[in-house]
Amino acid sequence: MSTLTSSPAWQALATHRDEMARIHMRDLFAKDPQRFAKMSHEASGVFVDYSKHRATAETMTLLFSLAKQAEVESWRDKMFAGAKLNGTEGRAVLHVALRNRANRPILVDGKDVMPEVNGVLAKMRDFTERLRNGTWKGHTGKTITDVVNIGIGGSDLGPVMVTEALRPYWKKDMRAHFVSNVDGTQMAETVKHLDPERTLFIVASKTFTTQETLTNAKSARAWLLGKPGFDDSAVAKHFVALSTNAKEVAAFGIDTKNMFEFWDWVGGRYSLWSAIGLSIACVIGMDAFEELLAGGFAMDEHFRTAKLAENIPVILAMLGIWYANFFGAETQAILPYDQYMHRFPAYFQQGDMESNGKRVDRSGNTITDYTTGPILWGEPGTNGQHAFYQLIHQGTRIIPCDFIAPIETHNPLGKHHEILLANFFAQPEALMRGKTEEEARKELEAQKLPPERVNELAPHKTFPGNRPTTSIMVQKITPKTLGSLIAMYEHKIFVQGIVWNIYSFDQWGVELGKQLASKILPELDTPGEVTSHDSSTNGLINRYKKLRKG
Ligand SMILES: O=P(O)(O)OC[C@H]1O[C@H](O)[C@H](O)[C@@H](O)[C@@H]1O
Repeated sequence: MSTLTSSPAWQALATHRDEMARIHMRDLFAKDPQRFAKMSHEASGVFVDYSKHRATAETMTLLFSLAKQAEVESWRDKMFAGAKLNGTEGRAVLHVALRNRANRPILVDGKDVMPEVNGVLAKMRDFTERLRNGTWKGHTGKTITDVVNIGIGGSDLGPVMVTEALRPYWKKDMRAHFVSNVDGTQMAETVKHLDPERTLFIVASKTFTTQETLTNAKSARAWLLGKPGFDDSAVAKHFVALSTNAKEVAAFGIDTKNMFEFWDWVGGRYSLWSAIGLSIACVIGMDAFEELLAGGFAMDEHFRTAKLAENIPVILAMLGIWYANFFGAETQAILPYDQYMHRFPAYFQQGDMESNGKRVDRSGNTITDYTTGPILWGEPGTNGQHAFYQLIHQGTRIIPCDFIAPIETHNPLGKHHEILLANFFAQPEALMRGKTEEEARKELEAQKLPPERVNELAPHKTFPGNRPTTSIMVQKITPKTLGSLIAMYEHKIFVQGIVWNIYSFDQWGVELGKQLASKILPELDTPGEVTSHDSSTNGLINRYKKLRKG
């Protein structure tokens, strides 16, 4: 048994779980009319209702004891103080410094990082203002109307998600595009409709060594220079870089004065707040970008100062642990009831799964008796209802779901928003209440069906209910509320990683595939059959070599 699972707090939860497994949420609601009031909190514009969970006050107390036992508060304080919590890479974890709007000094190796953070923000402001007011011109003197962010993983998903979520804030005549996949289709389809004279490429890569990004950046440069009258001198007007690696940026041929810096203490999947957010700032402007930072900062302040029992990221984290580790839940769904938020679940797939998809603890032991990071997934709400909600309602698995909705829409259109919100309210209610066999039977009888048909159909029309959901509401999806929502989930991931005793800020699991791909690439060009792999890999490569054209 691991130290974690044999610990008093864990054991207490395991015992309590048996009791809770017999309790239905319907009864918890029936017993306590104050349940909603007691089990909901608001922080920095984010309202969270966690009353539709298989949890009582005792459950929460036990979960908070586990958080205390894991010393979540002191780890949190260490993160904010710039300690090197990323043990395997020997780095601090300081995305909070990027949105530290109070400018409190944060020291890494004895040096305050805030002057540099503010310096890059000022440089981003200067650049985006010139781009947006037309002072920054392309090689032929035309203004820029389209920015193409070339990056992958953390250098893509955050900017994609935020620019999509904040589309109502885009400047007219300024558009953002994203190319991440090394599949040439994405680049080809993106540039097809663009005018090189009015296009700016933003090459975003923390390391500036990522194969996909460099391949795409080279193709973008070739596309640009393919325009008559364009030569190497055009690159300076049409390419900028976002990176921690000035040497590689220069080696690529981008002048480092066109480079926006960030630092090794910013994890890729936590980097949208840094220079990696430049494409966001290009379309929404630097004021709105700073509002996003302010939203993140407000949630940071809540997370940093609220006591555990009122701390929203902590509550969400501990409820996640409750289901993952005590009820065998394998996945967690995020279901935004807002079309602009359609990439939010995809963004947190990297955020959560790359952070907490670990099987070795901080002491190097293989974890064998508890699960870590959940499989995270989701789609915008009502689309999901007509696709996969069946399994959430009646499948054999337990899938905790986060429902997210704005009170106000950016696009008031007839009754659309009310219909959307009626669904947002109904689904968690249905998942909580369910429908008993008796209720199903009554409905069938009311339809005057013959008794054998009623007997046959009733089990299929029964909903067990008791399925956990969190309902999250904001006034409107604005830069500020979006910033708060993102930071809320970031801190949830942090808390879970601490309790699971894993390193949440490295990602060694992505390396092996990369290594093997770089070994295979030259083999594709060598004549003759490949024999150096297992029979399956050899067979697939050889089939490709035999059947490819040209
Ligand atoms: O920003 P880059 O250095 O190009 O890295 C891009 C991405 O690739 C890596 O493989 C990691 O899995 C990600 O965490 C990272 O965000």
